[in-house]
Amino acid sequence: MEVCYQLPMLPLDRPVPKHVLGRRGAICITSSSGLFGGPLPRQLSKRRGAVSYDSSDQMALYIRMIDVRLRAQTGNTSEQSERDEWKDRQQHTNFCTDFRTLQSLTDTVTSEVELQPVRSTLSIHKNLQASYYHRNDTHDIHPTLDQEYIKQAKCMLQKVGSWNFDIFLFDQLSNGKSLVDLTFHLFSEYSLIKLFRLDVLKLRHFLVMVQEAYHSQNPYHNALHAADVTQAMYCYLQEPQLFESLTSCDILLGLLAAATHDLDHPGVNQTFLIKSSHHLALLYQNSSVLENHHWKFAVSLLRESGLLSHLSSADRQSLEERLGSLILATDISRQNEYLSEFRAHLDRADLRLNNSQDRHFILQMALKCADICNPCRPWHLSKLWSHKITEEFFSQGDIERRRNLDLSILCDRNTYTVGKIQIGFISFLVEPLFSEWARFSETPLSHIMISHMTSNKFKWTHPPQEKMGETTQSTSKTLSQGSLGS
Ligand SMILES: Nc1ncnc2c1ncn2[C@@H]1O[C@@H]2COP(=O)(O)O[C@H]2[C@H]1O
Repeated sequence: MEVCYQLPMLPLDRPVPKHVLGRRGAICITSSSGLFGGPLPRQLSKRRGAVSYDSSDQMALYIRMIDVRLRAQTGNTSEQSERDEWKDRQQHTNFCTDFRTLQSLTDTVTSEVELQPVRSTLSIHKNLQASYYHRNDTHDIHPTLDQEYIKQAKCMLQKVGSWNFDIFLFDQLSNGKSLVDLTFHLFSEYSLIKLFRLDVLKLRHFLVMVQEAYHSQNPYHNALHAADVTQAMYCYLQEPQLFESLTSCDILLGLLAAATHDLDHPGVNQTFLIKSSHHLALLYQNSSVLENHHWKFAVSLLRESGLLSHLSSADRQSLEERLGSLILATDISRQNEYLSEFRAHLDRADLRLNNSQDRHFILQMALKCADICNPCRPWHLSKLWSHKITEEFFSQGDIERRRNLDLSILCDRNTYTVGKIQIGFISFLVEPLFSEWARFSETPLSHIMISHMTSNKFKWTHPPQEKMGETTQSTSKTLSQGSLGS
């Protein structure tokens, strides 16, 4: 039974206060025994997240249960260890609230409840239906905590342009809805709602669908990564060269692409999809399989939400195509292609940002940087991402081992370590990209990113006790061949 406490009794003849109505869908009943000692009335006993407040259900007014979907905090054992690290980190944060208190309260809550699987791995295309309309959109931990969390989340958004922005903390404060809250905020910040005459309800519906289409059980490729990429993209859009030349349409596309660029990622890479004869590999003929899927999925959500339905079909089509071209650029196996073109432009100094094609190319490069910028974040954030991606690689390796498939590169937990993977990744993919970006955008932000990247690499290269062996060389060789993620 997941009951934790009761709301104060409310007189039945008065309208339900707004703060209670706002919690529609937050009530979870998973057992047939009730709060009141006896069994719950039948109409309430099986309605997980669906208790309504009309007069026939008045009893619901007296019940408040904790929503178990504290997604940033539930999960598997690795998330458990991350939570320990998280707590550790809280002690060093200079954030203005004593978040440790909130943290310990929510930990108590999660330990009492049963963990709910959200969606199984490789469940591409599933669960896209009506449930989105009835999701719990509120912060359901405690009325007072709700307010504290919301206040702190709002406070954090004032610094959304900071490269030190802690997306993990923001995700906790927004109850696992960082992608929705952050993207909505950025749309407002740029007045995109007004400029494109967007319906705010459709926008919110679209963003909730986007958030939900990410697999929360993936250690790395989940909505939090998308939120992180969106925040990084915002930082790049704010860079003087881009800010002065980008149109509202470029900005709209940049943010949309960042938020949707890994939609419905199954937590395994393209190589796995090909060797396991996944239908998407067949559909996209083994070429940018995941990126094509992310794009098409994004288009389907745009259409389902009707967010752009008021635009002409030509405009809609052009937006969808440009969105595709941005998302496809994130295919890491094509990194060298993009990088060579970027380098050539910089050598010739011929990028003209009043030209729409050049602006689009720069948006592609910005999204590519945002996608793999985690080694350029401050160490405490970067390290968390490194552990997350390694966990995802290794779980893919475990699946391959169980299925007697050849182990994909970097996915063998008996051969690689987090540090070795990071050194190779930074040396062969991140450094080359960010050094070109810094040539294009010689700003304090570029300087900060390169400086974090250098010091993070140094930390991985000089771990307190780890001996660096031959594996490092083989990792480096693999990464230099651009085989990551493909
Ligand atoms: N910190 C990291 N360490 C190693 N690989 C990474 C890291 N961050 C991102 N990647 C890889 O970069 C790839 C970018 O494209 P994908 O999201 O398909 O898959 C991503 C991972 O394979």
